[in-house]
Amino acid sequence: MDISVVNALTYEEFVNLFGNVVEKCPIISAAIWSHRPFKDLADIEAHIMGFIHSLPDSGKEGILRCHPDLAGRDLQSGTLTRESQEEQSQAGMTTLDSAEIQHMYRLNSKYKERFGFPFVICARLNNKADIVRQLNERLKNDRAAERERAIEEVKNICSLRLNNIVLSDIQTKL
Ligand SMILES: NC(=O)NC1=NC(=O)NC1=O
Repeated sequence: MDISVVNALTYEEFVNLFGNVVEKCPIISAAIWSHRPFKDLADIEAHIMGFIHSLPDSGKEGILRCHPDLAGRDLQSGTLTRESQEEQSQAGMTTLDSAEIQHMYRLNSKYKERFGFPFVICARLNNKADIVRQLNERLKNDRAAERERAIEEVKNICSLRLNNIVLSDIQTKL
C-alpha cells in the first residue's frame, strides 16, 4: 500500500484499517491520524510507539488488559479478534490438549495475580514451548520491569500487524 494512499484516507477509513494494530485499542490509531502525512510505514509505527510511550503506567497496563489470554476464555469461546485468532493459532494455542489448556490457565492466572495485568507475548514469534518458558521466566520479574517487557511484546505484535495490512494490500493489487 502506497503511503500516499494511507495519507489520503479519511479518519474513518484510517481507523477502520489500522484500529486493531494494538489489540482493541482503536484510540491509538485515532490519535495518530492527526500526524499525517506519514513519511512511510515506519513513521506510522514510530507515532504509535510514541503514543504508547507517552502513557502513564496505568495507561500502559490498560493496553495490556485489552489483550486476550493465550489459550484462554476468548479462544475457547471463539470470540477472539481475527488477528488474535490467527496469531494464537499460529503459535499452536488452538491444538492444545486439555492438560495443556489447564496448565496455560494456571500460569496465566498466577501471572495476572502477581502483576494485575495479563501475560502478553508476540505469539507469531513464539511456539507453545517458548510461551510456557517465557511465562515461567517472566513471572520472576518485578512489576515495573515486566510492564516494560510486556509493552515491548505489544510493539512486536503491532509491527507484524502493520506489515500484514500493508503486505495484504499489495497482494490484492498484484
Ligand atoms: N496475551 C497475549 O499475548 N495475546 C496475544 N498475543 C498475540 O500475539 N496475539 C494474542 O492474542
